[in-house]
Amino acid sequence: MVIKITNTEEMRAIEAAADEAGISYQTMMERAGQAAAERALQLIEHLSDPRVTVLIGPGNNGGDGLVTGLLIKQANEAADVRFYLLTERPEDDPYIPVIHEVGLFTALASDDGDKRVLRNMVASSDLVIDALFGIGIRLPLRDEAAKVLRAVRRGLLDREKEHKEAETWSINPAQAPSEAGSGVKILAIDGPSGLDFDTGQIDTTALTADETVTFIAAKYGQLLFPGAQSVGQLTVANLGIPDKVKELKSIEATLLDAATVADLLPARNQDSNKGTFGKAMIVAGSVNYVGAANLAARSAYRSGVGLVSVASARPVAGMLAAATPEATWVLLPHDMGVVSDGATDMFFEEIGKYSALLIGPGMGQEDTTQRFLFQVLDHNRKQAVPKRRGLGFANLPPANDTEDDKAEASELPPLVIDADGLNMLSKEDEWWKHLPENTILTPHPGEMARLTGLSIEEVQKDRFGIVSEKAKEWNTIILLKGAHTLIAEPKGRVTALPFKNDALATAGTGDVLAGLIVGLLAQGMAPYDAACAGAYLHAFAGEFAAQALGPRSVIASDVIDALSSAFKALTPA
Ligand SMILES: NC(=O)C1=CN([C@@H]2O[C@H](COP(=O)(O)OP(=O)(O)OC[C@H]3O[C@@H](n4cnc5c(N)ncnc54)[C@H](OP(=O)(O)O)[C@@H]3O)[C@@H](O)[C@H]2O)[C@@H](O)CC1
Ligand SMILES: Nc1ncnc2c1ncn2[C@@H]1O[C@H](COP(=O)(O)OP(=O)(O)O)[C@@H](O)[C@H]1O
Ligand SMILES: [K+]
Repeated sequence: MVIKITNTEEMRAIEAAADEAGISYQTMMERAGQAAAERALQLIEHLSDPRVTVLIGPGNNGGDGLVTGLLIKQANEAADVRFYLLTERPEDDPYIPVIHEVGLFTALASDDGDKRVLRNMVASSDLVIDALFGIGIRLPLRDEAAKVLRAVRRGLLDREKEHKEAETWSINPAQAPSEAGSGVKILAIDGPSGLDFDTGQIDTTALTADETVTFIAAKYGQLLFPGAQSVGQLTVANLGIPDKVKELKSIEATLLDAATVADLLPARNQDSNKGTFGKAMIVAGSVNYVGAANLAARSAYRSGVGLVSVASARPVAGMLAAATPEATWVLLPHDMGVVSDGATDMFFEEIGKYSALLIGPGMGQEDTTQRFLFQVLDHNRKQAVPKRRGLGFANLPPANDTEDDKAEASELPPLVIDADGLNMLSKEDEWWKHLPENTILTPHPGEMARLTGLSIEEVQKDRFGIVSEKAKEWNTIILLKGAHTLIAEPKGRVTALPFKNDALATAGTGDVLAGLIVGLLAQGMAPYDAACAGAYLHAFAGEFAAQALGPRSVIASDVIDALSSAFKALTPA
């Protein structure tokens, strides 16, 4: 299943087309309620008599909530399901009579002036389902809606306080008996009410959901901050909308999923040797930033590439060689530990043997390094250079290579530019004119700000718009890092990652990402696919590392160590 990302206008058009194709609005609502109920039942399955409060709004989001509540009760007779209505439902609502028939408790906000009933309902709940507003909202929230959400927050605080008072002290908080099963969960239908589904802006009274179940497609606002912070874990239920609905099919923005990444990864041939899986060259490191090259090289190796070489100033290689025994080295001429003029010639003697190239991590931004970068980018690719051997620690004969003098054909292999490489680009006017086709740039928001001349806030506010526009303007692949990393290419495709994980917000994880991408590129993946798969596996590894170590303590090396778990989970033996 390919998961699309839409704005609300596109979603309305898809709904109408699905209705036209024979899936009525009511059918969609019932399937939406079914999907939300499935998640809700999982959230309460450990409780013997769970109490569930469903907040119901006036529109279809409220309708989804009514179906959800009814289905929870149907599936779990022991559940105490009660509804809190912001306003009277429309006269023709088909679900209200059923709720009365089944005898479930309902309260109406206008009968609950001080919202004490609501506060008590929430304070005694194990699960609160937020079905007040979905994509039909127009901010700001009106008074009564804001009052209801504030009362819910007070109810949640009451619950927390009661729990704290009941607490038992223990030297290990995880062992305190009252900790187990204490928290009330919040499940948002389509998103926390108060979220702007197009921009990610969110009303200050909105609840912070543990989980959101959304329908047919993800919405931009669920992936943009600050709103994304309150969305929690996102599930997308496609509601059986057929692929032929062209309003859905034509959407170019997608949310990447594990199955898609697994399909992208190159197959592994058993009858192989290290030459089979490509060779990655990493130009990285300088005396002040030694570790970057190491992280990138180790990460590249974990991607399954046959060989990784690091080209770096000689003293850097000297410091790192023992830490990455698998890497081979190309020792570039240097001045005080920074590559010097002359490095370019040596680079071109070597590069013909490699199937992918990464330039940038930890290189510094000295003038000579900048010259080196642009000479590499501007190299006359037809120019032959005389062959010379004996560089580096390993005088590497290309494994199983029948044409071992590829140095003659010194065309650049597929290229990734990261970190200082990007910073050096941004110092030059119209730098994008120097890039070979299909180059992958991997800026974080700060580097993107430098490349675009915008502020970081401007970049973050319109991540999708800016990354798509610049990929076209610069005719290159851009991977914009951060929570919900985006990858865009000139032809209009844009892919978002589902991950937001503060465990990755630690120095060096960017080098790990760049190494992983160049490793995949070297194995022959198409550049856009390598960027997407690399970003996914990197963030997925971050999830494994966070699970094992807790997000606070994860460091970049842990992400490298967790890469094998990520690969194994995607492609089980
Ligand atoms: N997309 C899909 O495929 C599917 C969509 N489905 C579901 O439909 C949902 C969209 O439903 P929807 O269009 O009825 O809008 P909804 O979010 O319920 O809100 C509208 C109500 O809110 C009110 N209201 C608005 N702003 C307000 C404010 N600031 N403060 C206070 N009130 C405000 C507004 O009042 P009005 O402005 O009309 O006076 C109106 O009454 C969608 O999110 C999903 O859950 C599924 O059933 C199936 C598949
Ligand atoms: N909160 C977050 N959620 C998901 N991914 C994150 C988050 N913070 C950082 N990352 C990821 O971690 C990496 C950080 O890279 P970068 O900022 O270049 O760090 P460094 O230069 O120190 O290596 C990127 O892949 C980025 O997408
Ligand atoms: K909602």
